[in-house]
Amino acid sequence: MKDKKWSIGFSYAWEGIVQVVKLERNFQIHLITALLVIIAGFILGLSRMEWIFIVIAIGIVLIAEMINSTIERIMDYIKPDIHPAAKQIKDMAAGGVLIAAVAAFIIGLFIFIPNIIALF
Ligand SMILES: Nc1ncnc2c1ncn2[C@@H]1O[C@H](COP(=O)(O)OP(=O)(O)OP(=O)(O)O)[C@@H](O)[C@H]1O
Repeated sequence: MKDKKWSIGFSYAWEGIVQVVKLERNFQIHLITALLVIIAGFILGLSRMEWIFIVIAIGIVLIAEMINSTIERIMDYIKPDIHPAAKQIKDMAAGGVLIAAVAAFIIGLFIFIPNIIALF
């Protein structure tokens, strides 16, 4: 019974991921970027520690984008009209994604630049 509840909860969570992939263009861009980074990581043969940082960086960006999309939807649902508070809330959520993306980019530079230099 507990297992069934767990699998139902998992299927709802999976449905949430499918929805965000289908509907949110920014999430699609982050996902494609993540796939390109993973492919580059395999080509360059990253170390175990480097993979750990890449997985954390990708996870943080995707989670931030998911939370941002959720907040946008909540705001559009409870406050569909133009309002300064709605703008502030959405801008703050978008700012969270920007921070995550910049941090992930910097991690990427630290990992990929030495690996690319090592090729020559
Ligand atoms: N109801 C609103 N009132 C005032 N400003 C809004 C409102 N809805 C959106 N905005 C402004 O438009 C911006 C984009 O909001 P929108 O809901 O269109 O998200 P989006 O196009 O998916 O962009 P992103 O995911 O990059 O934040 C918000 O960051 C905010 O500045």
